[in-house]
Amino acid sequence: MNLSKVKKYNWKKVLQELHIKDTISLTWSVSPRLTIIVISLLLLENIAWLGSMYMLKELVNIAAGTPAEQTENLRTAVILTGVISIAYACIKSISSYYSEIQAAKVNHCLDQKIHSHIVKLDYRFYENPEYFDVLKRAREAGIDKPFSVVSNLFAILKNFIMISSVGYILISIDWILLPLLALFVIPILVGRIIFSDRGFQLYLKNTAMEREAGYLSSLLTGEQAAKEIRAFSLGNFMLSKYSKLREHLISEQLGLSKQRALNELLTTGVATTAFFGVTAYIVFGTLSGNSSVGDIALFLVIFPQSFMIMQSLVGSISILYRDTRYVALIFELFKFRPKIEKSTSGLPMFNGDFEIQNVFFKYPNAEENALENISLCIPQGKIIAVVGTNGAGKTSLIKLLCKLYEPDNGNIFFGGRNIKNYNSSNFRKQVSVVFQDFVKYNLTVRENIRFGDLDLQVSEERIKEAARNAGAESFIEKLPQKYDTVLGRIFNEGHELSEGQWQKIAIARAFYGNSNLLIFDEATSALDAIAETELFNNFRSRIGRRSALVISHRLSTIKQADYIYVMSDKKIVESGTHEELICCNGTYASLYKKSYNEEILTA
Ligand SMILES: Nc1ncnc2c1ncn2[C@@H]1O[C@H](COP(=O)(O)OP(=O)(O)OP(=O)(O)O)[C@@H](O)[C@H]1O
Repeated sequence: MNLSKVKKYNWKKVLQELHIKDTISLTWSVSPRLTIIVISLLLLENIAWLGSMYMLKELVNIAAGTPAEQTENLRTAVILTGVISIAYACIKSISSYYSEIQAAKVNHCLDQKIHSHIVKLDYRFYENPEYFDVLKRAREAGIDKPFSVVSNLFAILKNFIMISSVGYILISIDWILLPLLALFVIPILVGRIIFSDRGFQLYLKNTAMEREAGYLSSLLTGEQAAKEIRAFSLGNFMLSKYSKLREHLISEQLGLSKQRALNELLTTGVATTAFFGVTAYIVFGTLSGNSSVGDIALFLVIFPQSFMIMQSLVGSISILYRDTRYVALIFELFKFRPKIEKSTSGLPMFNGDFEIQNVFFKYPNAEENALENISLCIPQGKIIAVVGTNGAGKTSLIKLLCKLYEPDNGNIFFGGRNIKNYNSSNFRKQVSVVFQDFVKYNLTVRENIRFGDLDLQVSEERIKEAARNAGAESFIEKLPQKYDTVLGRIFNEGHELSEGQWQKIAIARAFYGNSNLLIFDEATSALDAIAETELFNNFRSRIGRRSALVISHRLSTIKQADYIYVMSDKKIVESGTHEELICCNGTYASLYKKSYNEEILTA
């Protein structure tokens, strides 16, 4: 086996895994000009620092000289030392200012990349707990680690230049000094890298637990669960669960911190003792020799400074090592790729039937099918209803119709063409859906409705028409800023709506677009009986040329559908018009009777 080849390969692999090259090219791509400025300033800073060191030596030599020499040169030397020192301080400040700008830009760029990557990912990733772990780590690392990697790269560069610059002075005093200094700090570096590694492994191990604690914290502090937590007095239970997790996480963290502190104490203690030993040895040796006072002063300044630079170099290298590992977690997220679309062709705006043929579907991490052998047709312009018991598979069917998932077997056609062959985002414009758990955007009414299709030219009339069709116009007109009213309670000027009003806004959103199919998944569950009847009474004229798929447990709204499919236990068990299904006296008839009796009782 060729050993040099193995070594070469490993080195490359380590560099690849640390993503240093990626981070450097990212830094460069954000602003090449800024990168050049930052590097130039670092070089200038070093030159000024070296100049000030040299002038210090000259000053001490002049001060130790004869009075005649002193008067001649002292003034010039003091002025020069002052100018160089001021220049050094100024350059240092400017340099750190530009480094900060660059780091902020790199962070912003990476943050944008993370967010734009996430929104492109397929919905199926949200089935995967590993994805949530990677996402959490990437988002946490994205906050400051790229900044840290970049600034540490510069710090290493700076310290390296500094140590190379003063190295020759040390070597001129005694060649052994430089390797000795390196020897002192190597255990510190090794210790820090070992503990960086342990910290990183602990972080990876505890991500899922941190997420769980984060989830409990959001339940305890967030708005969504606030009502129930109080109504069921769940606060103490949740708090104790949360505290146990946090205590466990903190105790592991503190255990590691203790070991790390002991290690630091030992390695820096040994290094500092050795450093002082060498300093004493050299000073006594030099004093007995012929060195100038300037040389001794220079040694006394340079040697401790070199030790500090070495320590700082070691610190930067270990932080760089640690942070590149965290940055690698961001690149880990980028490995989750959206599914490559077979066809990227746009979708012509034409009318067509939706047809589902023998579809089977199982969720990515599920053991059982959610849908089995489903065949169903939604002809253009017709209202189709799907009814069934809880867990029958109705919402899963909708997810397939929205192309959020693909069937494992069977096909879905729109306008005679398999929807697999349509570009997903273009295809989704053909479908407007009101989910059971629709989103309440804490934004203006106008934005809430426009989200139905942001590509459409903004038209006040269109927004109002959608609101009218959803039965939302009358209450919107009474809001303080009408369509410009911010909804929800999150923001100061926000105006909270009732559940039914929110649902009407979600329905308006679905009406707003130019889609061919409207899907209502329990979309009217919060509407009062009058509002629901009003919506469905002239539903056909409201949907216009479009088709509609309505899922509802209130069968009185379903009976107006042109055709009804009944689902039970993942399958379609009956289909027909309301009258046909009632005549069959099967599942639908019994569901209808129960629903009818309940509606009479609750009316
Ligand atoms: N994300 C998921 N991962 C795994 N299984 C799921 C997921 N969502 C739903 N299921 C399962 O798929 C089956 C069908 O669920 P679905 O939500 O489609 O039912 P539904 O008919 O809409 O029920 P409901 O009337 O209660 O809304 C259920 O057994 C459910 O447990």
